[in-house]
Amino acid sequence: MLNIHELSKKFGKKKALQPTSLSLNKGIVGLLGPNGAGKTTFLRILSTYYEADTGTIMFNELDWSKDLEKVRKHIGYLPQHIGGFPNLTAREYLEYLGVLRGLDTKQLATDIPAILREVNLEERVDDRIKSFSGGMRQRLGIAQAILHSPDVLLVDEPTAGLDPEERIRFRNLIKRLGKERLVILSTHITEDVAMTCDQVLLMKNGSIEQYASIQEVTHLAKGKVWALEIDSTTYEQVRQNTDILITLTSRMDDVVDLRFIASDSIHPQATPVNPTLEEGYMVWLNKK
Ligand SMILES: Nc1ncnc2c1ncn2[C@@H]1O[C@H](COP(=O)(O)OP(=O)(O)OP(=O)(O)O)[C@@H](O)[C@H]1O
Repeated sequence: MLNIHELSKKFGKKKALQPTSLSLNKGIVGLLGPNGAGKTTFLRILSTYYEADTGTIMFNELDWSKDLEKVRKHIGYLPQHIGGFPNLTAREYLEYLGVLRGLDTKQLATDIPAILREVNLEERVDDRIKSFSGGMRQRLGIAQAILHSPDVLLVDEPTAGLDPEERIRFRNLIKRLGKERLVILSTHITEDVAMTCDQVLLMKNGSIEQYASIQEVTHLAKGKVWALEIDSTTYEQVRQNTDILITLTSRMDDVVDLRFIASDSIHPQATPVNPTLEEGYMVWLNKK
């Protein structure tokens, strides 16, 4: 169990992480927030890359302020942008990082092919990284993050820039990895969370709120989401209404289907519909 108590960090006057306390168990936790919310800062503190200004982090008996070297053995981290080494092969890259982390070289020789199999790169083991697609690089990034079998895996914005097929493949990989450990998946894409996560941390302006399930976030928009079919002239009028937030439109000839968030129906033909995670998140983001 990961226990975080009153953790905070500032950059100058900017409070990148407001005092945060939470407990997380095994499973996949989505860390969902807009750009600049503080997600990377939070993950970097957990990864030991940054030191927090205040607060404590404990994983079972391990204490971030006392046992840094031991903590690092239990943490795997895939940063938002992983560095170069385009001329190394997948195997050489993992060998190199494994040696740097003090792993046993004989053990690495058996573990590396198994890990590359786990991330579906077994056929590319001796190919140079420069020949890899974006999705393959991200999967190799996961391979390096799990090289030392960590109990906690931190993954920062992994699906940005991936094509739809790679995105699905990546999500499936994360789902598998989350069966045995705690995975914290930072993203601003609600679909990543909807498809993979058990729990959700919503983050904005450095503050984190913990939700025990996707349904809890979805519930935030209950009774506030409406569907409406109108002609395009009426749509142009509805679009000007600043009391509503349009979440989806589709247009066929002169007919516009839309979904919107509003505290009441605003149009006699609007019907209430069940919200999505995205709509729950939108309601939360727009909360004063
Ligand atoms: N090293 C730093 N020095 C100064 N300010 C920083 C530093 N790192 C982050 N910040 C600021 O802290 C805030 C949170 O940034 P952070 O990168 O953690 O957010 P994020 O949610 O990960 O955003 P993104 O999705 O754009 O990466 C931002 O206002 C950012 O400008």
